[in-house]
Amino acid sequence: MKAENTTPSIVVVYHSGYGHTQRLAQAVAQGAQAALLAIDAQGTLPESAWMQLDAADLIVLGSPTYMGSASWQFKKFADDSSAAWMAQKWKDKLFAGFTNSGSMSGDKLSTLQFFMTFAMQHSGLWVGTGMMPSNTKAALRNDLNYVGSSSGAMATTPVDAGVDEVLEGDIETARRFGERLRDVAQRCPNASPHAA
Ligand SMILES: Cc1cc2nc3c(=O)[nH]c(=O)nc-3n(C[C@H](O)[C@H](O)[C@H](O)COP(=O)(O)O)c2cc1C
Repeated sequence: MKAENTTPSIVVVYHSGYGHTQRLAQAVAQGAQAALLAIDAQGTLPESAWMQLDAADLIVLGSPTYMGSASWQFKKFADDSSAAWMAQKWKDKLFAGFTNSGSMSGDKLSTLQFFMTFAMQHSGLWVGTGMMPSNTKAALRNDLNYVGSSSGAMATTPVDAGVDEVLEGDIETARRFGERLRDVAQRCPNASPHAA
């Protein structure tokens, strides 16, 4: 059992095919003061990353939305986590997620719902954005949570945008989401008695 007021261990495990989702992963990690664990193009993680996942208090899941769900590389990671599932190693950890796609909807919610099911299979506790949407007539595209998601952070990046053109408002939304996750993890220090 962890003592209260210890620094929470937070990891962001993500895949990004072309670098756009990586920018968001970096923003979440900055806000949460988290370690970044990149799933590679073959859908694999180094052994050290699996150890960091086992030790984490909060696991943030990230993937672009491809064909209405997470990328196959992220799904391979999810399937590979069945060993941790079998032993319920991640039970009662906090979980959260984010995704990015080309269209404003783009079926991003399907990706976040897959992440939530994944977290529930691991007997985790889901944390949403806790952020109001910017949805008035006066709202501008770079306002916070303009995409308007409560389940997890969403970003919309035009398909012809370069990596440097991910929208600042979406990056700031991701960073603030990370800050919220850190705050929640600090207030739930004993959520995961299994963490190292
Ligand atoms: C194979 C593939 C499938 C995609 N499917 C969707 C989709 O279902 N919905 C959508 O809005 N955008 C879709 N896109 C666009 C990507 O989500 C978008 O370009 C995203 O920024 C890519 O992130 P990444 O650079 O991290 O890979 C797809 C792109 C690819 C390459």
